[in-house]
Amino acid sequence: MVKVGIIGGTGYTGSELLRLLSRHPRVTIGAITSRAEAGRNVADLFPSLRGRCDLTFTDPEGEGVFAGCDVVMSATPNGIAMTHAPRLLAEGVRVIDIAADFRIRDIAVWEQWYGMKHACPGLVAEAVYGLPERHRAAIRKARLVANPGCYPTAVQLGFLPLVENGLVDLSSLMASAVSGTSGAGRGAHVPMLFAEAAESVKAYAVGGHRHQPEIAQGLAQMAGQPVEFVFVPHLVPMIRGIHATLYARLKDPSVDVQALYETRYRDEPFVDVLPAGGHPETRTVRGTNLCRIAVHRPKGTDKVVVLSAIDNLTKGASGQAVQNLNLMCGFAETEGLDEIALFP
Ligand SMILES: NC(=O)C1=CN([C@@H]2O[C@H](COP(=O)(O)OP(=O)(O)OC[C@H]3O[C@@H](n4cnc5c(N)ncnc54)[C@H](OP(=O)(O)O)[C@@H]3O)[C@@H](O)[C@H]2O)C=CC1
Ligand SMILES: CC(=O)N[C@@H](CCC(=O)OP(=O)(O)O)C(=O)O
Repeated sequence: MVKVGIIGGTGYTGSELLRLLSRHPRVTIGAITSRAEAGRNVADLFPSLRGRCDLTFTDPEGEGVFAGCDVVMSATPNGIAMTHAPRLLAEGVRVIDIAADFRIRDIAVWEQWYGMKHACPGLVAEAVYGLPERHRAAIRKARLVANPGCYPTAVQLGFLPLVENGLVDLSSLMASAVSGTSGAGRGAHVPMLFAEAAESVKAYAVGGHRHQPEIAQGLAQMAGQPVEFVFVPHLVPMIRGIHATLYARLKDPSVDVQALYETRYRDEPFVDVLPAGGHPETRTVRGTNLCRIAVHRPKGTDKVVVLSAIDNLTKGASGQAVQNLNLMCGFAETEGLDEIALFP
């Protein structure tokens, strides 16, 4: 058994980690933190875990909180994991950060987008970007994993086969994506109130979202050269889910994109390429670690359109973090992640 500590157990990604790890056959949860709820029983706060999780929240700054833990997963706002990671790594504990502290290689770019000074820039180069479909071998050996953002997971998996194989014009990459409100976390924000978000759809951060540099970095690495990438996120009135629509110009419009995607993802346990003409729906991935993808060729154009759907809290955050944990610990990659989405 591997003992896992969680920093930030009362948020949406922390509670999703609890849901997944409470039924993971190879994991025990050694500690779960919350400053606001320290001392309170987990199942009192999350009744869905009654009978499945007998833990009490502890303060993250308490003495020996993570004693005996092999891995600590940080499900905290941006800028917190970087204050814990150096000490944990020095104690021999491996770290998975669900926030963005270690995702962007260029420290100046990170500091510009996240509006703070990086506390341990020296560790960023060591961190492995936790997208298993690209970096599986490195994740297995990593001490520090930077779990990808939610939109970056949906968009990068959608573009990956085209960009890795040099099949698209790298100045033509665009993505428009919609997210449910759980993407904004569990804190109280007026735009996420039911009366504000229900019965309405809006774009936001059109001039620049902090996931743009993360996605551009990943696509450039796949391509081996810089890319021009436009990203427009939208908020839609649902709780979980991201649906991304991606656009690119094909260098050779005769390429069989359906066969390309089926071949690239044939052995990937968490990427499902739908039959030609398919339309992935967020409800078919809800609560699962799956990314469902469909590829389309709009008639009379040289463009390709890719549709990519994930659950932002599962493949977009905590499920992918558990997938990375499985790789780091030498477990089957799918261990504890075999959920089927609820229907209807
Ligand atoms: N929601 C999503 O869909 C996704 C979120 N992410 C990222 O995951 C991270 C967590 O997101 P989410 O769960 O939505 O956030 P929430 O706001 O819902 O939860 C944040 C958690 O962090 C704890 N926390 C806050 N400040 C500190 C601190 N200074 N020290 C220790 N713990 C702290 C909080 O508990 P307390 O204050 O009681 O200590 C709480 O448990 C964020 O960085 C987010 O960007 C990534 C992908 C998807
Ligand atoms: C709907 C919504 O507000 N979504 C969030 C996504 C945040 C997230 O998950 O991203 P990081 O882990 O990179 O912070 C947003 O656009 O800021």
